[in-house]
Amino acid sequence: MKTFLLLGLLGAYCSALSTKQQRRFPDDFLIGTATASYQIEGAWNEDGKGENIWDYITHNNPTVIVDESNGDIAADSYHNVERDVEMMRELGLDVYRFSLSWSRILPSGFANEVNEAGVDYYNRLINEMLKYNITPMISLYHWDLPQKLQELGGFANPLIADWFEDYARVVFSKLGDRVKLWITFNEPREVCYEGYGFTTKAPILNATAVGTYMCARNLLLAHAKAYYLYNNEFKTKQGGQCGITISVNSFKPLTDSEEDRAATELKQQAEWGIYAHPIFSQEGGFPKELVVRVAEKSAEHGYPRTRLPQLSEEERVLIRGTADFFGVNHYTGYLVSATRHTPEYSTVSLLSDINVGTYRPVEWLQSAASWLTLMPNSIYDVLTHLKNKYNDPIFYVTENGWATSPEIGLEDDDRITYYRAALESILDSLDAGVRLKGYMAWSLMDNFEWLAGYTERFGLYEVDFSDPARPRTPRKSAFVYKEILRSRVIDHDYEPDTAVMTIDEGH
Ligand SMILES: C[C@H]1O[C@@H](Oc2ccc([N+](=O)[O-])cc2)[C@H](O)[C@@H](O)[C@H]1O
Repeated sequence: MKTFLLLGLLGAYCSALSTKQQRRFPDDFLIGTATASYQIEGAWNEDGKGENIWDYITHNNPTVIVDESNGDIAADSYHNVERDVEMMRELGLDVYRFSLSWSRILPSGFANEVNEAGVDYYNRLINEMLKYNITPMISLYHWDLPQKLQELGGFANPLIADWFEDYARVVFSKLGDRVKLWITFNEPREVCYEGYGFTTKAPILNATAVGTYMCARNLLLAHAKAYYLYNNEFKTKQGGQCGITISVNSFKPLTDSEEDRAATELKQQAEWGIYAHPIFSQEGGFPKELVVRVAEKSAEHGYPRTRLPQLSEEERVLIRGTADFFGVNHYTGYLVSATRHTPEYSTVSLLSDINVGTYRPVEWLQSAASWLTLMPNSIYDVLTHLKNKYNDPIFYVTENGWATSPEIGLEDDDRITYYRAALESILDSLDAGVRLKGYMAWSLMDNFEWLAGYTERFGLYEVDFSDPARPRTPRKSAFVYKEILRSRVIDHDYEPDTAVMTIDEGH
């Protein structure tokens, strides 16, 4: 009797497993890859392009980059339009997300002078993609602010909202006839906290106590202006959609205690709620607990007013609801504790304001980037959490990926493990009713990984940065990703023949 029961259970388990293996991505679900201008384009001063904040930092302060490298040439995508699109065709991509270099289009940042050669590069890329039915998704801003605008304060200057609107108008007018998926900003947290409150992204202001919050307010207003511009002047004619991409890590309480749960909520508010809540919640505005906490901490440190600038009633209403979709960049997650944290912070910052600890169990697979581990089913956690919190918006996962060291070369088995797990989690999210329309792997090819330079590789294609031609070679993960795109299922037993990469019929 016992044996029968066991066999029955085993049978049910196997059939559940095989059903799971056969789950398909819907035909209209867009699967693709993502890149960003400064990380791949190179041609930093060619054809009229202006200087941006990464050009400035890497040229004037090279030691902040681990290998003292820069994006002057990067993957040289500016000179490789056809090869880049050929790789998209080899993989069979539905969608390719890339960003525009603001200073390639408007060299000074201001819209009085348009650099047509820069616009032409993007025209050539878009037209080549469309020839092969690859949908472009464009981020207007992925961290490379024109240096001239930085010299005027960048995102600390409230006028950034007007400058960004002017830039967006040029872009929508020039490219909007063919591009239907727009993202205003990539990852406000990394722009504002890392760039204005810390030292890990340009412009490295380290204006810890107040910079992050000033930037957050101005960036949200810039986003809202660009959204209304598209809605009011372009949407009817061009028929596209405009959203924003926020980096959302999964945060789970370390224990079931009330304190750890409260710490987790506060950590979420500080990391991504500060950007998501004003746009996606019904009430709008900054998250309430965070507002209270920053006010308390400001008073504690002798500031006569809170360091989180208030949104006026008019601004709260203006920003609320300004996204047709929620772009989620998701890579990893943490366990959060209220008590087990670094006891003293040397400066006042967003981190000391919230004062919580984060942990990762050693069992989680570690990548070549210290911040990136594989937290099981974290995409599902994040998407279902956001769905419930923000009234079921439409989502795209606009980035998700894995770092290997350069020495790994083409045999990137951990990347395959990561992508298979992530894509199972995506299918779980679709099964749970998340209105998720697409998924983009970071990245199509190796590129300049900000302060890590070329020491961390994220590409499905390896780029040889020692060769002036920057040849691209598919990694094993590229073959696996191609098979998932072709079959629309995840076969965990699939072993690719990596001898030759071909372009399949239809691409
Ligand atoms: C590797 C890519 O990283 C993206 O940025 C972040 C930022 C923060 C996290 N995080 O887990 O906290 C993950 C990824 C970035 O958008 C892209 O350009 C790449 O560098």
